[in-house]
Amino acid sequence: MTLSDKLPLAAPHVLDEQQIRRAPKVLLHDHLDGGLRPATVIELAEHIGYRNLPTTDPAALGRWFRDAADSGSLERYLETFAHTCAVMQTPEALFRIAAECAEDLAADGVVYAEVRYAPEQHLAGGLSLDEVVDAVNAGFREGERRAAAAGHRIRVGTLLCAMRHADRSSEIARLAVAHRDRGVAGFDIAGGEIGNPASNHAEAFDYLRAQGARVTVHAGEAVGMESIHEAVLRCGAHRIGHGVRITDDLSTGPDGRVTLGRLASYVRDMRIALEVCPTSNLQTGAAGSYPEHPIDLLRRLGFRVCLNTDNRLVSGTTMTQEFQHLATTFGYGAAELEEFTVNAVKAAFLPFDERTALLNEVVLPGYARLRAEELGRVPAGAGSLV
Ligand SMILES: O=c1[nH]cnc2c1ncn2[C@H]1C[C@H](O)[C@@H](CO)O1
Ligand SMILES: [Zn+2]
Repeated sequence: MTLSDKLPLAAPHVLDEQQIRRAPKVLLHDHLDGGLRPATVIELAEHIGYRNLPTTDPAALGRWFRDAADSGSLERYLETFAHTCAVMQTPEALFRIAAECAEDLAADGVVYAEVRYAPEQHLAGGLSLDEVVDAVNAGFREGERRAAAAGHRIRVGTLLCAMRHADRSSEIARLAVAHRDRGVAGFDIAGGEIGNPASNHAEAFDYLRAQGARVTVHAGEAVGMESIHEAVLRCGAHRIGHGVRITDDLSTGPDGRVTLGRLASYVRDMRIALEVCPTSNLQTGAAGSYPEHPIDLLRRLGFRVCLNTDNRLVSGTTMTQEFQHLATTFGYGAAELEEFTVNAVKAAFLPFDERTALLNEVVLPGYARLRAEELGRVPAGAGSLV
């Protein structure tokens, strides 16, 4: 027994913002075109003569995105992306935005991220789909280098999105497979869920399955169980973007016991990760408030839940802030932040040996230290958590 084991344990204290920021976090659901720096949007708009921005003051623009997206409707939320996509049409702009994304995530303590975007939305300046992917990947490599020079370790992979309302999913699926060992970790389908079933893109999903590609699907955000059912059982999704409407398949008995229906059981049994994005869900109406958000229920029921930002600019958030909201609402501490992070590592579209190394070399040591800090055994900030 060591001396410290004999000391009475201090009551755990609430983690402060710095401690949460320093903890190694893993982010699987973040849109490149939803996370630009407001000042970058303004500079790039100026450069190309795009005159439709609602304001050219960076702080006001950041507020504008968050407020405009705070509509209770996914469709209205998605309208705000017209401004970001407008300034993402050249290799230079894509490179810069990806590099800044990696720097910003690293400064927020993210050690591994999968950042997604829809290549088909970046062709208006004459780029090919391959050129879009190459520019974004080069930007991420540069961002990783800059982050390392600033003392932050981060690795970023990408997910290529097809859009539900469009008809290029088979092309995007082929693009994702063609680039899979060169910076692309997998495929996603995004966009308005109502009236645009993922099964319209069956050919793309069949191809991805035949190629053994990794797939996530935005589902269970604006539409309920049928959308999740289709994503998992028709499209072969390994993860679900949002997925919070899986609660439609839960029932609570008079004694308070929660019973899982067949779909919810399948999702939990097969360890299909739910990429939960609480603030975005409040904006699009997928959840009413932080206390009413199902993330805590799903976590306690044993679903593989991870915590995400969705769109840092549009939702006015960061990984640190997402966790702070949950800490305030549900009393979460280091144990829950670690749980979400371990779940994210397990669900990451990385080879098994790389997931194991990320877990053992970065994540677990970081949280061992954070838990010690929480118990008051180690002064906050002593040594680096990342
Ligand atoms: O939460 C979302 N649900 C569905 N689609 C979304 C969400 N957030 C962003 N998108 C869309 C808008 C972007 O232009 C696109 C690709 O990143 O993905
Ligand atoms: Zn999303």
